[in-house]
Amino acid sequence: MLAKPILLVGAGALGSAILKGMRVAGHVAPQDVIILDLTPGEEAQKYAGLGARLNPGPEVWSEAWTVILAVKPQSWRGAAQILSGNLNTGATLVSVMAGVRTDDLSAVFAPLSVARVMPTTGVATGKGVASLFSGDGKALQAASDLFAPMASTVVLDHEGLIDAATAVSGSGPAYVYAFASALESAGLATGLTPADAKTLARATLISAVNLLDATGEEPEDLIRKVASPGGTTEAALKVLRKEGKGLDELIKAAVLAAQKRSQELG
Ligand SMILES: NC(=O)C1=CN([C@@H]2O[C@H](COP(=O)(O)OP(=O)(O)OC[C@H]3O[C@@H](n4cnc5c(N)ncnc54)[C@H](OP(=O)(O)O)[C@@H]3O)[C@@H](O)[C@H]2O)C=CC1
Ligand SMILES: O=C(O)[C@@H]1CCC=N1
Repeated sequence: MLAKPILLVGAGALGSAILKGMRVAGHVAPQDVIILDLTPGEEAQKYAGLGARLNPGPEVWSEAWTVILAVKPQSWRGAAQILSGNLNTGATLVSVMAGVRTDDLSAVFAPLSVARVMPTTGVATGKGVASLFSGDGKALQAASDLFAPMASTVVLDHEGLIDAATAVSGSGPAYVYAFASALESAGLATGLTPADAKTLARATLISAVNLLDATGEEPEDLIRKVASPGGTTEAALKVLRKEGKGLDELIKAAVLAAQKRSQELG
């Protein structure tokens, strides 16, 4: 059972996605949410209109049994200073920040139990992805109760793997959007109108992903079903999968760069 109320600290891009996801999944009522944000955006305001408490005084923060820390890794110590001494000592802290280690969080927030989660912004639709880690069973359960209704969850065996999950999954949606943007630009180069290039690039991406999901087939098998021998797809794949210089190498280099950055952020 998810312990409520929930205190969300930081309602930016990800915090807002989490708010939307809780609204879509319906497992947390707005009345059970307390939001702290320096410049609350549209979703935080909407939540306030639905009954959430927005930027109340410190006397309210200690009501929360689950605290989500969703500020930038660079600003968490400042946020912690403001929060410290005003939280319920029996609460669970769920950090969604890249890079910031459990030991550092515990050193500041003890005796709160700590879990780390690496979600995607896709939680906003109730269909995100979230990688979970905690050495504390109660905190891991809290993180799972919070995210499982709005994400496919993976429990990681050790904390170091959060950097890997961040590189593959947390940052991953941006790689997909970069591909969508590149396909649209390439469509313009073929002579399509901007409107048609946009529609065809997006709809093709979405329908291909739907098929991957619906069939459960391996990507390589699906590629074989598109690429006729001696056909157009094969011509494109020769460029896309050029030995030593193709998409596989590029994606691997990108993911390793993200993993390294995640390791540095702590
Ligand atoms: N965006 C993503 O896809 C993902 C992000 N993450 C992690 O989530 C965290 C947030 O990222 P993101 O949402 O993109 O960043 P944003 O900058 O969009 O959101 C952070 C929010 O926190 C607010 N904030 C800063 N300090 C405080 C404070 N002391 N008290 C209350 N609110 C505060 C900021 O306000 P202001 O703007 O006024 O400073 C801002 O609205 C990061 O740690 C990131 O690593 C993890 C997975 C995915
Ligand atoms: O770019 C970032 O640092 C954050 C973490 C994963 C996605 N966004």
